[in-house]
Amino acid sequence: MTTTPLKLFNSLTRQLEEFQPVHPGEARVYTCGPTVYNYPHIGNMRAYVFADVLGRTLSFKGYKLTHVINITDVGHLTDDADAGEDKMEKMAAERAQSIWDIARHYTEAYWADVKALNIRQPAQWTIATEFVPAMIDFAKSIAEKHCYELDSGLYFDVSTVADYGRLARAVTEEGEGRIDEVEGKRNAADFAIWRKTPPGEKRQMEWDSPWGRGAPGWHLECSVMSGQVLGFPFDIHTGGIDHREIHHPNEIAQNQAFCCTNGLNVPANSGANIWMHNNFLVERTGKMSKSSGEFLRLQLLIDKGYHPLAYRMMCLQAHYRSELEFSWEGLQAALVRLKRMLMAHRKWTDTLKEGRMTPGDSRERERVTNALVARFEAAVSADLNTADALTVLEETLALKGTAPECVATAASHMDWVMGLNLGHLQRTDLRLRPKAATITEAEIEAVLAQRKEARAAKDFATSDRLRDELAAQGVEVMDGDPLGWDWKLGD
Ligand SMILES: Nc1ncnc2c1ncn2[C@@H]1O[C@H](COP(=O)(O)OP(=O)(O)OP(=O)(O)O)[C@@H](O)[C@H]1O
Ligand SMILES: [Zn+2]
Repeated sequence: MTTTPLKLFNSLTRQLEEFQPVHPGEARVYTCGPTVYNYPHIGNMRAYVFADVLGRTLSFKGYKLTHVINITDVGHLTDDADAGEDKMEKMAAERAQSIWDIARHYTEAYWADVKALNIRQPAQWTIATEFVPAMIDFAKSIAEKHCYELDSGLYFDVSTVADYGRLARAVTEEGEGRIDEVEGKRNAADFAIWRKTPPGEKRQMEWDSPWGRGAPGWHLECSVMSGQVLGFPFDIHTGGIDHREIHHPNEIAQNQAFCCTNGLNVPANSGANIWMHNNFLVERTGKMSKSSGEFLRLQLLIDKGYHPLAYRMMCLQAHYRSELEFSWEGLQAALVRLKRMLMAHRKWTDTLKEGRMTPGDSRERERVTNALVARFEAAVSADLNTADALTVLEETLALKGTAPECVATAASHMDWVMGLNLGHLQRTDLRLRPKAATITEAEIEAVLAQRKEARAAKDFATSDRLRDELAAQGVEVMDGDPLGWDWKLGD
Protein backbone atom coordinates (compact mmCIF):
# COMPACT_ATOMS: atom_id res chain seq x y z
CA MET A 1 0.00 0.00 0.00
CA THR A 2 3.04 2.25 0.21
CA THR A 3 2.95 5.31 -2.02
CA THR A 4 4.48 8.23 -0.14
CA PRO A 5 8.15 7.90 0.86
CA LEU A 6 8.68 7.94 4.62
CA LYS A 7 10.64 11.01 5.74
CA LEU A 8 12.11 11.07 9.23
CA PHE A 9 14.07 13.75 11.06
CA ASN A 10 17.57 12.45 11.70
CA SER A 11 19.13 14.14 14.72
CA LEU A 12 22.57 13.28 13.33
CA THR A 13 22.15 15.51 10.29
CA ARG A 14 19.39 17.69 11.77
CA GLN A 15 17.49 17.07 8.54
CA LEU A 16 14.51 15.20 7.20
CA GLU A 17 15.73 12.11 5.40
CA GLU A 18 13.98 9.49 3.36
CA PHE A 19 13.94 6.16 5.15
CA GLN A 20 16.15 3.69 3.26
CA PRO A 21 16.29 0.36 5.08
CA VAL A 22 19.64 -1.33 5.63
CA HIS A 23 18.06 -4.70 4.81
CA PRO A 24 15.52 -4.47 1.98
CA GLY A 25 11.95 -4.70 3.23
CA GLU A 26 12.96 -4.63 6.90
CA ALA A 27 13.11 -2.03 9.63
CA ARG A 28 15.24 -2.59 12.72
CA VAL A 29 14.64 -0.18 15.58
CA TYR A 30 16.18 0.17 19.03
CA THR A 31 14.57 2.27 21.75
CA CYS A 32 16.34 3.24 24.96
CA GLY A 33 14.19 1.81 27.70
CA PRO A 34 13.50 2.83 31.26
CA THR A 35 15.85 2.72 34.21
CA VAL A 36 13.74 0.66 36.56
CA TYR A 37 14.57 2.31 39.89
CA ASN A 38 11.19 3.99 40.16
CA TYR A 39 7.79 4.17 38.49
CA PRO A 40 7.78 5.66 35.00
CA HIS A 41 6.11 9.06 34.81
CA ILE A 42 3.85 10.09 31.96
CA GLY A 43 6.77 12.02 30.40
CA ASN A 44 8.76 8.78 30.10
CA MET A 45 5.72 7.13 28.57
CA ARG A 46 5.59 9.82 25.89
CA ALA A 47 8.92 8.41 24.65
CA TYR A 48 7.35 4.96 24.21
CA VAL A 49 4.14 6.21 22.61
CA PHE A 50 6.38 7.96 20.07
CA ALA A 51 8.47 4.82 19.46
CA ASP A 52 5.26 2.80 19.12
CA VAL A 53 3.84 5.16 16.49
CA LEU A 54 7.14 4.93 14.64
CA GLY A 55 6.99 1.12 14.75
CA ARG A 56 3.34 1.01 13.70
CA THR A 57 4.05 3.40 10.82
CA LEU A 58 6.90 1.20 9.60
CA SER A 59 4.69 -1.89 9.80
CA PHE A 60 1.82 -0.07 8.08
CA LYS A 61 4.17 0.87 5.27
CA GLY A 62 4.97 -2.79 4.78
CA TYR A 63 8.36 -3.13 6.47
CA LYS A 64 9.03 -6.21 8.53
CA LEU A 65 9.68 -4.57 11.88
CA THR A 66 12.11 -5.79 14.53
CA HIS A 67 11.79 -3.48 17.52
CA VAL A 68 13.94 -3.83 20.62
CA ILE A 69 13.42 -1.95 23.88
CA ASN A 70 15.82 -2.43 26.74
CA ILE A 71 15.30 -2.47 30.48
CA THR A 72 18.15 -0.76 32.32
CA ASP A 73 18.49 -2.60 35.61
CA VAL A 74 22.13 -1.68 36.26
CA GLY A 75 24.63 1.01 35.37
CA HIS A 76 22.68 4.28 34.98
CA LEU A 77 24.29 6.86 37.24
CA THR A 78 22.47 9.72 38.90
CA ASP A 79 24.33 12.05 36.56
CA ASP A 80 24.24 11.17 32.86
CA ALA A 81 27.74 12.63 32.45
CA ASP A 82 29.46 9.90 34.36
CA ALA A 83 29.24 11.06 37.94
CA GLY A 84 27.23 10.12 40.99
CA GLU A 85 25.86 6.79 42.11
CA ASP A 86 24.10 3.97 40.32
CA LYS A 87 20.39 4.87 40.38
CA MET A 88 19.43 1.28 41.15
CA GLU A 89 21.97 0.83 43.98
CA LYS A 90 20.91 4.16 45.48
CA MET A 91 17.20 3.26 45.54
CA ALA A 92 17.95 -0.21 46.92
CA ALA A 93 19.99 1.30 49.76
CA GLU A 94 17.28 3.88 50.53
CA ARG A 95 14.61 1.21 50.65
CA ALA A 96 16.82 -1.47 52.23
CA GLN A 97 15.56 -3.85 49.52
CA SER A 98 17.25 -6.10 47.02
CA ILE A 99 17.99 -4.48 43.66
CA TRP A 100 16.50 -7.48 41.93
CA ASP A 101 13.17 -6.98 43.71
CA ILE A 102 13.19 -3.29 42.87
CA ALA A 103 13.97 -4.00 39.23
CA ARG A 104 11.21 -6.59 38.99
CA HIS A 105 8.61 -4.38 40.63
CA TYR A 106 9.26 -1.31 38.48
CA THR A 107 9.69 -3.31 35.28
CA GLU A 108 6.24 -4.76 35.84
CA ALA A 109 4.81 -1.32 36.59
CA TYR A 110 6.33 -0.05 33.34
CA TRP A 111 4.91 -2.99 31.36
CA ALA A 112 1.47 -2.29 32.84
CA ASP A 113 1.67 1.28 31.51
CA VAL A 114 2.87 0.00 28.13
CA LYS A 115 -0.20 -2.22 27.92
CA ALA A 116 -2.62 0.46 29.13
CA LEU A 117 -1.37 2.85 26.45
CA ASN A 118 -1.80 0.20 23.75
CA ILE A 119 1.93 0.25 22.99
CA ARG A 120 2.77 -2.90 21.04
CA GLN A 121 5.13 -5.46 22.51
CA PRO A 122 8.54 -5.18 20.88
CA ALA A 123 10.16 -8.24 19.32
CA GLN A 124 12.43 -8.33 22.36
CA TRP A 125 12.81 -6.62 25.73
CA THR A 126 16.53 -6.78 26.38
CA ILE A 127 17.36 -6.84 30.09
CA ALA A 128 20.75 -5.21 30.71
CA THR A 129 21.91 -7.65 33.41
CA GLU A 130 21.39 -10.56 31.00
CA PHE A 131 23.93 -9.08 28.58
CA VAL A 132 26.87 -8.52 30.94
CA PRO A 133 29.14 -11.22 29.39
CA ALA A 134 28.47 -9.69 25.94
CA MET A 135 29.29 -6.25 27.36
CA ILE A 136 32.61 -7.54 28.68
CA ASP A 137 33.42 -9.05 25.26
CA PHE A 138 32.53 -5.80 23.49
CA ALA A 139 34.70 -3.79 25.92
CA LYS A 140 37.59 -6.25 25.52
CA SER A 141 37.50 -5.85 21.75
CA ILE A 142 37.86 -2.06 21.88
CA ALA A 143 39.91 -1.69 25.07
CA GLU A 144 43.37 -1.72 23.53
CA LYS A 145 42.80 0.97 20.91
CA HIS A 146 40.16 3.13 22.55
CA CYS A 147 40.26 2.76 26.33
CA TYR A 148 42.52 3.24 29.33
CA GLU A 149 42.31 1.99 32.87
CA LEU A 150 42.13 4.12 36.00
CA ASP A 151 41.62 3.07 39.61
CA SER A 152 37.88 3.59 39.25
CA GLY A 153 37.36 1.74 35.98
CA LEU A 154 37.93 1.36 32.27
CA TYR A 155 37.49 4.65 30.44
CA PHE A 156 36.70 5.38 26.83
CA ASP A 157 39.05 7.94 25.26
CA VAL A 158 36.79 10.09 23.10
CA SER A 159 39.74 11.50 21.14
CA THR A 160 40.27 8.07 19.53
CA VAL A 161 37.15 8.34 17.34
CA ALA A 162 36.46 10.81 14.57
CA ASP A 163 34.09 13.67 15.21
CA TYR A 164 33.06 12.77 18.75
CA GLY A 165 29.91 14.52 19.91
CA ARG A 166 28.61 15.34 16.43
CA LEU A 167 25.14 14.24 17.47
CA ALA A 168 25.07 16.67 20.39
CA ARG A 169 26.86 19.38 18.38
CA ALA A 170 28.66 20.06 21.66
CA VAL A 171 32.22 21.24 22.22
CA THR A 172 34.03 18.14 23.39
CA GLU A 173 35.96 19.72 26.23
CA GLU A 174 33.40 22.09 27.62
CA GLY A 175 30.08 20.61 26.64
CA GLU A 176 27.24 20.87 29.07
CA GLY A 177 27.36 18.68 32.10
CA ARG A 178 30.88 17.38 31.47
CA ILE A 179 31.90 17.20 35.07
CA ASP A 180 35.46 16.02 35.30
CA GLU A 181 35.51 14.49 38.72
CA VAL A 182 37.83 11.62 38.01
CA GLU A 183 41.54 12.12 38.39
CA GLY A 184 43.53 10.93 35.40
CA LYS A 185 40.86 11.30 32.73
CA ARG A 186 42.48 12.27 29.43
CA ASN A 187 39.55 14.28 28.13
CA ALA A 188 36.73 15.77 30.15
CA ALA A 189 34.17 13.89 28.05
CA ASP A 190 35.79 10.47 28.55
CA PHE A 191 33.40 8.09 30.27
CA ALA A 192 33.59 4.82 32.18
CA ILE A 193 32.54 1.78 30.24
CA TRP A 194 33.33 -0.45 33.22
CA ARG A 195 33.12 0.82 36.81
CA LYS A 196 35.22 -1.05 39.34
CA THR A 197 33.77 -1.66 42.77
CA PRO A 198 35.91 0.49 45.10
CA PRO A 199 38.20 -1.55 47.38
CA GLY A 200 36.49 -2.65 50.56
CA GLU A 201 33.00 -2.06 49.11
CA LYS A 202 30.46 -4.52 47.84
CA ARG A 203 27.79 -3.76 45.31
CA GLN A 204 24.59 -5.75 45.07
CA MET A 205 25.18 -6.10 41.36
CA GLU A 206 28.76 -6.82 40.33
CA TRP A 207 30.57 -9.12 37.96
CA ASP A 208 34.18 -10.19 37.37
CA SER A 209 35.93 -8.65 34.38
CA PRO A 210 39.49 -8.18 33.08
CA TRP A 211 39.38 -4.77 34.79
CA GLY A 212 38.31 -6.09 38.16
CA ARG A 213 35.01 -6.75 39.82
CA GLY A 214 32.42 -4.16 38.98
CA ALA A 215 29.53 -3.19 36.75
CA PRO A 216 29.10 -2.01 33.16
CA GLY A 217 28.53 1.61 32.23
CA TRP A 218 25.08 2.61 31.00
CA HIS A 219 26.29 3.72 27.55
CA LEU A 220 28.05 0.40 26.98
CA GLU A 221 24.83 -1.44 27.72
CA CYS A 222 22.83 0.14 24.91
CA SER A 223 25.64 -0.25 22.36
CA VAL A 224 25.88 -3.94 23.15
CA MET A 225 22.16 -4.75 23.31
CA SER A 226 21.36 -2.88 20.10
CA GLY A 227 24.36 -4.21 18.16
CA GLN A 228 23.98 -7.77 19.32
CA VAL A 229 20.26 -8.11 18.63
CA LEU A 230 19.88 -5.92 15.55
CA GLY A 231 23.41 -6.01 14.07
CA PHE A 232 25.42 -2.90 13.10
CA PRO A 233 24.35 -0.86 11.30
CA PHE A 234 20.65 -1.04 12.09
CA ASP A 235 18.06 1.45 10.93
CA ILE A 236 16.75 3.66 13.72
CA HIS A 237 17.71 4.41 17.30
CA THR A 238 15.24 6.37 19.44
CA GLY A 239 15.17 8.05 22.83
CA GLY A 240 14.19 11.23 24.64
CA ILE A 241 15.87 14.46 23.64
CA ASP A 242 18.07 14.46 26.76
CA HIS A 243 19.87 11.44 25.30
CA ARG A 244 21.02 13.49 22.30
CA GLU A 245 23.53 15.27 24.51
CA ILE A 246 25.50 12.55 26.32
CA HIS A 247 24.12 9.02 26.23
CA HIS A 248 23.77 8.71 22.47
CA PRO A 249 27.02 10.50 21.53
CA ASN A 250 28.76 8.04 23.85
CA GLU A 251 26.94 5.07 22.32
CA ILE A 252 27.96 6.32 18.89
CA ALA A 253 31.61 6.65 19.95
CA GLN A 254 31.61 3.04 21.20
CA ASN A 255 29.82 1.82 18.07
CA GLN A 256 32.40 3.55 15.88
CA ALA A 257 35.22 1.95 17.85
CA PHE A 258 33.56 -1.47 17.69
CA CYS A 259 32.74 -1.26 13.98
CA CYS A 260 36.26 -0.17 13.06
CA THR A 261 37.94 -2.78 15.26
CA ASN A 262 35.69 -5.54 13.96
CA GLY A 263 35.90 -4.62 10.30
CA LEU A 264 32.32 -3.36 10.12
CA ASN A 265 33.37 -0.12 8.56
CA VAL A 266 29.94 1.11 7.65
CA PRO A 267 29.60 4.51 5.95
CA ALA A 268 28.00 6.55 8.73
CA ASN A 269 29.67 4.34 11.29
CA SER A 270 27.34 5.40 14.09
CA GLY A 271 25.78 2.02 14.67
CA ALA A 272 22.36 3.25 13.51
CA ASN A 273 21.62 5.25 10.38
CA ILE A 274 18.91 7.42 11.88
CA TRP A 275 18.80 8.77 15.44
CA MET A 276 15.41 10.10 16.48
CA HIS A 277 14.48 11.99 19.64
CA ASN A 278 11.18 12.90 21.17
CA ASN A 279 10.83 16.20 22.97
CA PHE A 280 9.77 16.49 26.59
CA LEU A 281 6.47 16.45 28.28
CA VAL A 282 6.65 19.47 30.55
CA GLU A 283 4.61 20.91 33.34
CA ARG A 284 4.25 24.58 34.01
CA THR A 285 7.14 24.23 36.44
CA GLY A 286 9.45 22.57 33.88
CA LYS A 287 10.45 19.10 32.61
CA MET A 288 8.73 16.23 34.30
CA SER A 289 11.43 14.23 35.99
CA LYS A 290 11.69 11.04 37.99
CA SER A 291 14.80 12.11 39.79
CA SER A 292 13.13 15.26 41.11
CA GLY A 293 10.94 13.03 43.30
CA GLU A 294 7.42 14.24 42.46
CA PHE A 295 5.85 13.26 39.20
CA LEU A 296 2.66 12.16 37.50
CA ARG A 297 2.12 8.49 36.95
CA LEU A 298 -0.32 7.06 34.45
CA GLN A 299 -2.05 5.37 37.37
CA LEU A 300 -2.91 8.76 38.86
CA LEU A 301 -4.65 9.74 35.63
CA ILE A 302 -6.56 6.47 35.74
CA ASP A 303 -7.43 6.98 39.43
CA LYS A 304 -8.85 10.37 38.57
CA GLY A 305 -11.16 8.61 36.16
CA TYR A 306 -9.40 9.13 32.81
CA HIS A 307 -9.05 6.30 30.37
CA PRO A 308 -5.30 5.86 29.64
CA LEU A 309 -5.90 6.19 25.89
CA ALA A 310 -6.95 9.79 26.52
CA TYR A 311 -3.29 10.36 27.44
CA ARG A 312 -2.19 8.57 24.26
CA MET A 313 -4.50 10.90 22.33
CA MET A 314 -2.92 13.87 24.11
CA CYS A 315 0.53 12.73 22.97
CA LEU A 316 -0.62 12.19 19.37
CA GLN A 317 -2.09 15.69 19.18
CA ALA A 318 1.40 17.17 19.40
CA HIS A 319 4.28 16.51 17.04
CA TYR A 320 6.86 14.31 18.77
CA ARG A 321 9.58 16.93 18.25
CA SER A 322 7.61 19.66 20.03
CA GLU A 323 7.42 20.14 23.75
CA LEU A 324 4.05 19.16 25.13
CA GLU A 325 2.69 20.80 28.24
CA PHE A 326 0.58 18.59 30.44
CA SER A 327 -2.59 20.01 31.97
CA TRP A 328 -5.77 18.40 33.26
CA GLU A 329 -7.80 20.64 30.94
CA GLY A 330 -5.73 19.34 28.02
CA LEU A 331 -6.31 15.76 29.10
CA GLN A 332 -10.05 16.40 29.40
CA ALA A 333 -10.10 17.86 25.87
CA ALA A 334 -8.22 14.82 24.54
CA LEU A 335 -10.74 12.53 26.21
CA VAL A 336 -13.67 14.36 24.63
CA ARG A 337 -11.99 14.17 21.23
CA LEU A 338 -11.42 10.45 21.65
CA LYS A 339 -15.05 9.99 22.61
CA ARG A 340 -16.26 11.93 19.56
CA MET A 341 -14.10 9.75 17.31
CA LEU A 342 -15.37 6.63 18.96
CA MET A 343 -19.00 7.63 18.43
CA ALA A 344 -18.39 8.54 14.79
CA HIS A 345 -16.55 5.28 14.22
CA ARG A 346 -19.36 3.32 15.88
CA LYS A 347 -21.94 4.80 13.48
CA TRP A 348 -20.08 3.42 10.48
CA THR A 349 -19.51 -0.02 11.96
CA ASP A 350 -23.18 -0.19 13.03
CA THR A 351 -24.23 0.61 9.49
CA LEU A 352 -22.07 -2.24 8.26
CA LYS A 353 -23.39 -4.61 10.91
CA GLU A 354 -26.92 -3.84 9.80
CA GLY A 355 -25.81 -5.18 6.44
CA ARG A 356 -26.23 -1.93 4.58
CA MET A 357 -23.57 -2.61 1.97
CA THR A 358 -23.30 -0.40 -1.03
CA PRO A 359 -24.14 -2.20 -4.24
CA GLY A 360 -21.66 -1.76 -7.04
CA ASP A 361 -18.18 -2.23 -8.24
CA SER A 362 -15.68 -3.65 -5.73
CA ARG A 363 -12.74 -2.23 -7.72
CA GLU A 364 -14.23 1.22 -7.37
CA ARG A 365 -14.64 0.69 -3.63
CA GLU A 366 -11.01 -0.33 -3.36
CA ARG A 367 -9.98 2.81 -5.22
CA VAL A 368 -12.01 5.02 -2.84
CA THR A 369 -10.59 3.26 0.23
CA ASN A 370 -7.03 3.60 -1.04
CA ALA A 371 -7.53 7.28 -1.76
CA LEU A 372 -8.72 7.86 1.81
CA VAL A 373 -5.81 5.91 3.27
CA ALA A 374 -3.32 7.71 1.01
CA ARG A 375 -4.15 11.06 2.65
CA PHE A 376 -3.47 9.53 6.04
CA GLU A 377 -0.29 7.91 4.81
CA ALA A 378 0.97 11.26 3.56
CA ALA A 379 0.52 12.71 7.05
CA VAL A 380 2.34 9.97 8.96
CA SER A 381 5.04 9.78 6.30
CA ALA A 382 5.88 13.44 6.92
CA ASP A 383 8.05 12.75 9.97
CA LEU A 384 5.13 11.12 11.82
CA ASN A 385 2.79 14.08 11.72
CA THR A 386 0.25 12.52 14.05
CA ALA A 387 -1.60 15.81 14.53
CA ASP A 388 -2.47 15.92 10.82
CA ALA A 389 -3.09 12.19 10.75
CA LEU A 390 -5.74 12.53 13.48
CA THR A 391 -7.46 15.26 11.47
CA VAL A 392 -7.53 13.02 8.41
CA LEU A 393 -9.05 10.24 10.52
CA GLU A 394 -11.72 12.62 11.84
CA GLU A 395 -12.49 13.96 8.38
CA THR A 396 -12.81 10.42 7.07
CA LEU A 397 -15.23 9.53 9.86
CA ALA A 398 -17.26 12.67 9.10
CA LEU A 399 -17.73 11.83 5.40
CA LYS A 400 -21.24 11.75 4.04
CA GLY A 401 -22.38 9.71 1.08
CA THR A 402 -19.26 7.55 0.86
CA ALA A 403 -19.70 3.78 0.88
CA PRO A 404 -19.61 2.57 4.52
CA GLU A 405 -17.21 -0.28 3.64
CA CYS A 406 -14.71 2.24 2.30
CA VAL A 407 -14.90 4.51 5.34
CA ALA A 408 -14.83 1.65 7.83
CA THR A 409 -11.88 -0.09 6.16
CA ALA A 410 -9.89 3.13 5.74
CA ALA A 411 -10.61 4.22 9.32
CA SER A 412 -9.55 0.87 10.71
CA HIS A 413 -6.14 1.18 9.00
CA MET A 414 -5.74 4.70 10.39
CA ASP A 415 -6.88 3.69 13.86
CA TRP A 416 -4.43 0.81 13.87
CA VAL A 417 -1.49 3.17 13.23
CA MET A 418 -2.69 5.67 15.83
CA GLY A 419 -3.32 2.84 18.29
CA LEU A 420 -6.49 4.36 19.71
CA ASN A 421 -8.35 1.08 19.64
CA LEU A 422 -11.59 2.62 18.30
CA GLY A 423 -12.77 -0.78 17.12
CA HIS A 424 -12.79 -2.25 20.63
CA LEU A 425 -13.37 0.60 23.07
CA GLN A 426 -16.86 1.05 24.41
CA ARG A 427 -18.43 4.44 24.95
CA THR A 428 -18.85 3.57 28.62
CA ASP A 429 -15.11 2.81 28.96
CA LEU A 430 -14.48 6.49 28.46
CA ARG A 431 -16.73 7.68 31.25
CA LEU A 432 -14.96 9.78 33.83
CA ARG A 433 -15.04 7.56 36.86
CA PRO A 434 -12.63 8.55 39.63
CA LYS A 435 -11.45 5.75 41.88
CA ALA A 436 -12.35 7.78 44.96
CA ALA A 437 -16.02 7.85 43.99
CA THR A 438 -18.16 5.87 46.44
CA ILE A 439 -21.24 5.37 44.26
CA THR A 440 -21.15 2.35 41.95
CA GLU A 441 -22.10 2.27 38.29
CA ALA A 442 -24.99 -0.10 39.06
CA GLU A 443 -26.37 2.37 41.62
CA ILE A 444 -26.12 5.22 39.14
CA GLU A 445 -27.85 3.18 36.45
CA ALA A 446 -30.65 2.22 38.89
CA VAL A 447 -31.36 5.87 39.76
CA LEU A 448 -31.23 6.82 36.09
CA ALA A 449 -33.76 4.11 35.26
CA GLN A 450 -36.15 5.53 37.90
CA ARG A 451 -35.59 8.98 36.50
CA LYS A 452 -36.36 7.80 32.99
CA GLU A 453 -39.68 6.42 34.19
CA ALA A 454 -40.50 9.67 36.00
CA ARG A 455 -39.77 11.65 32.87
CA ALA A 456 -41.87 9.32 30.75
CA ALA A 457 -44.71 9.95 33.18
CA LYS A 458 -44.00 13.69 32.93
CA ASP A 459 -43.25 13.73 36.66
CA PHE A 460 -40.55 16.38 36.35
CA ALA A 461 -40.42 17.09 40.08
CA THR A 462 -39.24 13.51 40.77
CA SER A 463 -36.92 13.60 37.78
CA ASP A 464 -35.26 16.79 39.09
CA ARG A 465 -35.02 15.41 42.62
CA LEU A 466 -33.25 12.27 41.37
CA ARG A 467 -30.92 14.37 39.29
CA ASP A 468 -30.07 16.50 42.35
CA GLU A 469 -29.50 13.39 44.44
CA LEU A 470 -26.99 12.13 41.91
CA ALA A 471 -25.35 15.56 41.71
CA ALA A 472 -24.86 15.48 45.49
CA GLN A 473 -22.79 12.32 44.97
CA GLY A 474 -20.69 13.87 42.24
CA VAL A 475 -22.61 12.42 39.28
CA GLU A 476 -23.40 14.89 36.56
CA VAL A 477 -26.31 13.78 34.40
CA MET A 478 -25.95 15.07 30.89
CA ASP A 479 -29.33 15.16 29.19
CA GLY A 480 -29.35 15.64 25.46
CA ASP A 481 -25.58 15.76 25.16
CA PRO A 482 -24.66 15.11 21.53
CA LEU A 483 -21.67 13.11 22.66
CA GLY A 484 -23.90 10.77 24.58
CA TRP A 485 -22.21 11.20 27.93
CA ASP A 486 -25.31 10.18 29.81
CA TRP A 487 -23.47 10.84 33.03
CA LYS A 488 -20.01 11.52 34.31
CA LEU A 489 -18.39 11.61 37.69
CA GLY A 490 -16.54 14.68 38.82
CA ASP A 491 -13.58 14.81 41.23
N1 LIG B 1 9.66 14.66 30.60
C1 LIG B 1 9.94 13.79 29.65
N2 LIG B 1 9.25 13.82 28.48
C2 LIG B 1 9.51 12.93 27.49
N3 LIG B 1 10.44 11.96 27.58
C3 LIG B 1 11.16 11.87 28.73
C4 LIG B 1 10.95 12.78 29.81
N4 LIG B 1 11.82 12.44 30.80
C5 LIG B 1 12.52 11.37 30.37
N5 LIG B 1 12.14 11.02 29.13
C6 LIG B 1 12.60 9.89 28.33
O1 LIG B 1 12.06 8.72 28.94
C7 LIG B 1 12.88 7.60 28.64
C8 LIG B 1 13.13 6.78 29.89
O2 LIG B 1 13.99 7.47 30.71
P1 LIG B 1 14.58 6.89 32.04
O3 LIG B 1 13.74 5.78 32.56
O4 LIG B 1 16.03 6.67 31.87
O5 LIG B 1 14.26 8.11 32.94
P2 LIG B 1 15.22 8.92 33.83
O6 LIG B 1 16.20 9.61 32.94
O7 LIG B 1 15.71 8.04 34.91
O8 LIG B 1 14.16 9.88 34.43
P3 LIG B 1 14.23 11.39 34.67
O9 LIG B 1 15.00 11.99 33.52
O10 LIG B 1 12.80 11.73 34.68
O11 LIG B 1 14.88 11.52 36.01
C9 LIG B 1 14.14 8.17 28.00
O12 LIG B 1 14.05 8.02 26.59
C10 LIG B 1 14.09 9.63 28.38
O13 LIG B 1 14.79 10.42 27.45
ZN1 LIG C 1 20.14 3.80 25.93
